[in-house]
Amino acid sequence: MHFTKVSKLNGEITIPGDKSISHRAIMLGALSKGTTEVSNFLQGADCLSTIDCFRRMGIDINNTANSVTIKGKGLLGLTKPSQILDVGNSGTTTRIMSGILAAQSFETSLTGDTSIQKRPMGRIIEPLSLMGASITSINNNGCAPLLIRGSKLNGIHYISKVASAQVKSAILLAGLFAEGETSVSEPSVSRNHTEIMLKYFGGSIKTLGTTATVTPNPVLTGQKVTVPGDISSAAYFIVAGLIVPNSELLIKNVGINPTRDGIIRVCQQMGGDITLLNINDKNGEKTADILVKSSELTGIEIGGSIIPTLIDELPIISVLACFAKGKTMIKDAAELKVKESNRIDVCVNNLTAMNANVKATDDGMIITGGRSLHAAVLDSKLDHRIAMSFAVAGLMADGTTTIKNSECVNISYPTFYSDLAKLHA
Ligand SMILES: O=C(O)C1=C[C@@H](OP(=O)(O)O)[C@@H](O)[C@H](O)C1
Ligand SMILES: C=C(OP(=O)(O)O)C(=O)O
Repeated sequence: MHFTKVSKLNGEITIPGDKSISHRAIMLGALSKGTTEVSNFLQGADCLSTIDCFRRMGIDINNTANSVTIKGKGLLGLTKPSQILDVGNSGTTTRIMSGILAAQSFETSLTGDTSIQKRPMGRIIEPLSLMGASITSINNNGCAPLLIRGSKLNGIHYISKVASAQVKSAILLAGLFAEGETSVSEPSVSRNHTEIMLKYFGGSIKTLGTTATVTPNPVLTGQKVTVPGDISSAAYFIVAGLIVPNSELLIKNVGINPTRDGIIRVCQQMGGDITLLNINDKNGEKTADILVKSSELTGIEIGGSIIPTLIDELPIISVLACFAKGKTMIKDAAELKVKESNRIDVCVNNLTAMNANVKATDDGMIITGGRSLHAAVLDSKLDHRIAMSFAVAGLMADGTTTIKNSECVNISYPTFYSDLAKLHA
């Protein structure tokens, strides 16, 4: 794909459904009794991988354009898949589903694409093994493919070294099947969609500070779920609206759960003109329309407990920082190295190729704003967040920016390029 400088962005956009919430709706729908109807489900490749895995375990899932119906079979209703489960590019599917598989009375193997086969799974293998499951990394490297031998689990109190909703959710979902309560404490609070949705489906779960505790053996009942727009997808438009001069964008129906809203807080702290309108609630998840206007920005330090609330937005925040006065320091974000790509290295290399002043650190980046960006030929490294972040950078660079392997936006936002183009038509 090619991108050139634009003079302004204007208009309204409705963001597709949240990826994290869409995954969880399939999983909890499958484990519930009765029918779950999901509207505004994200039709991205990652969520389609989750659907495919649960269909292979005997769950009837009907996916029409904007609504997904899941005929749940209750906590003990899954059946052994006849083949290895393919999670595609989805870390969320791999880790959270492993928590469910760890408790089944059958053995499962799962694998995914080359990126998934490099992502660390020790972080779920360790706690699920402590609960009594047997999980083997088939190539003995701590990554997928995984062989999961389910068994009777015991509840644990686990202190996680990383603030990761995937780790937390894997353990909590395994805890549904365990003997006794299961709790997870994390260094700071990660996204809490599993906790919110589990409660909505009838589960018993409590949160106290950074610890979530689940009671086993609930009767979960199918529900109607309306998925809010994904704030991680909205982030590209929030940033584009702030940095492209003369812009005004209304980004509609976005999930603003406080465990996900770090991008809004950071943009406002940098001086961004952002207004939340029409604040609402969708099955326990807060939503709003976001009005963004071009703004003069100042660099800030971003670190500590805000990091898990904007982890997937750090690539686009690195682009934003190029247009802020002074220095922006991103720290405590070493997790970026183990996403679909090493997002610290890829952002620093791409921004440097565009003439930005940026330096990688062990756990983040330091970006000094003020230099104008030049077009470059960039590779997404098959990472959707990188492709979308540098498409936005391309709107502010002199010349024509080319993004190779740009089709990977399909993972989380299949209509991204056409939605972006509408705003500068
Ligand atoms: O639970 C989830 O839905 C997700 C959690 C985050 O990963 P970690 O749990 O590894 O931080 C995030 O990066 C990912 O895109 C989705
Ligand atoms: C890291 C991401 O997803 P996952 O871990 O599910 O692959 C992402 O969407 O940026």
